[in-house]
Amino acid sequence: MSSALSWRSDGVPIDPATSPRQASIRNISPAVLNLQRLHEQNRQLLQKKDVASVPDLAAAQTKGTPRLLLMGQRRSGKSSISSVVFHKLPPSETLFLESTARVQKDSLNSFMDVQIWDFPGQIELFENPNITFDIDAIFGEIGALIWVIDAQDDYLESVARLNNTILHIQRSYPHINIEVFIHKVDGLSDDYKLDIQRDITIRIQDELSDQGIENAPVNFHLTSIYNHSIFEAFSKVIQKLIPRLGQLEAMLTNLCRTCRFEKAYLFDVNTKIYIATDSTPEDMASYEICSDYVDVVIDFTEVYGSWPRTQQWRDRLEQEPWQQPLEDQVACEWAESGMVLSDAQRPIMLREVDRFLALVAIMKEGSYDKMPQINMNVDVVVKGLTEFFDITKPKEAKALAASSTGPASGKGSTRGQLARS
Ligand SMILES: Nc1nc2c(ncn2[C@@H]2O[C@H](COP(=O)(O)OP(=O)(O)OP(=O)(O)O)[C@@H](O)[C@H]2O)c(=O)[nH]1
Repeated sequence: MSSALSWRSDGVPIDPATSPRQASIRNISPAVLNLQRLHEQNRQLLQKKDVASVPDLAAAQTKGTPRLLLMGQRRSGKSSISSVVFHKLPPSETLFLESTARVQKDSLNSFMDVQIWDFPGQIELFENPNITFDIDAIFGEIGALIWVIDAQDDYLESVARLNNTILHIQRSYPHINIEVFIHKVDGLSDDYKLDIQRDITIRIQDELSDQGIENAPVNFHLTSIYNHSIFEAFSKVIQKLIPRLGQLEAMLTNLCRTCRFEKAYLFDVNTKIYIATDSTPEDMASYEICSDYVDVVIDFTEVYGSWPRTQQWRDRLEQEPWQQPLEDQVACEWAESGMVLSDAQRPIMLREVDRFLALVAIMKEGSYDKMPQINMNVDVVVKGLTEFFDITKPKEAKALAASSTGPASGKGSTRGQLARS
C-alpha cells in the first residue's frame, strides 16, 4: 500500500487516511514507523535536556550558600559581567563570548562562598508552555536577583519581563533583593543615563503599585564592564549578603578617624569587589585608585612573587646588623605594601587581612611621618577583621581554610597573591 505522507505540526508523519491514534500498525509502513521512532527518541532527548537544566540546578544547590541569579534579555551582557568580574576577562574579549545556551553556574570561593548562576536570555521561567521549572530550587536560597537591562537597546520588553518576574516571585519570596543593572552605559551622556534610569524606575514602580506591591526591594545601578561601575555595583550587591556589615563599617570608620585616613576599603582581592568601607560619602575616584592598586600589587606578585628565597638569603638578612628573625624585621606578619600617590602626595597603603581580603586606605598628606602609630592601629583593626570573619564564617569553610593553610603555605599570604614588601 502506498500513501503520500503528511506531517503533524510537531513533525510526526501521519497517514492521511487515519489519525495517528486510530491508525492500526498494519496501515503504517516500516519507513513511517522508523520515522516515528526517531522522532520520539528526539523528543525524549530534548525533554531530558530541558528538564536536566533544572533538577540539575537543584542538585548543584549548595545548602546555605547565597546565590546571585543573573537574568535579562539575550545579549544584554550577563555572561560578560560574570566573566569580567569573576574571571578577570578583559572587557574587550567579551565581544567573542557566545550566547549562553544552558544555565552557567560559577562559584566565588572567597571570604564567603557565593554561587553565580547565569541564565540564558531566552529562558522563560514562568508560564513556559514546554517546561515547568522548579521555582523553589531556583529562588529558594537566593541572595539576589540581578536583572541586566541593555541601556543601548530598546528596553521595554526587558522591563516588562522583569515586572512579570517580580510579580511572580514577590508572593512567595518577598525578601529577595532585586538589583537592576542598567548596563552598557559607557558611551552614554550623564543626562541620558539618568533619564533612562528614571524612566525604568517609574515603569517598574508604576506596574508594581498597580498590582498592589509597595516597597519591593528593587535597587538600580548604572553599570558598564568598561569601567569600575560594574565592580562598584557588585560590591553593593555582595555587601547586602554580609551579616553584621555595620560592625565592619564601624571598624573602618574608627580606623579612618584615628589614623586620619581619607578613605578605607576592605577588598576581596580576587574580584576587586569591596565588601566594606568607612562611613564617609561614596567616592568613585578613591575606589578606582584603591582597586587599581590591588591590581598592581597582584600583577607584581604574579611576576615576582614566586621568587625562591634560599636559606642563604634568609641567613644573610638575619645576621648583623639586624640580628633578628626575618618575621620580626617587617612591620607586620602579613603582606603589606605602600606608595605615595603623585597627585596630592597622599600615601596609599595595602595590608593583607587573610588570603582573600586586603585593607586598602588612602591617607592624608603628610601621614607618612606617623607610620609607626598608623601601623599599630592597622594591626589592631586587621586582628579585629580576622576575628570577625572567623566568627561569621560557616564551620565547614573554617575547616577547609585550616586544612589549606598548611605549614608549607606560610603564615601570611597563603594564596601567595599579595606581595610582602
Ligand atoms: N558597550 C558595552 N558592551 C557590552 C557591555 N557588556 C557586555 N557587552 C557586549 O554585549 C554583548 C553580549 O554580551 P553577553 O555577555 O554575551 O550577553 P548575554 O546577556 O550573556 O547573552 P545571552 O548569553 O545570549 O543571554 C557582547 O558583545 C559584549 O561585548 C558593556 O558594559 N558595554
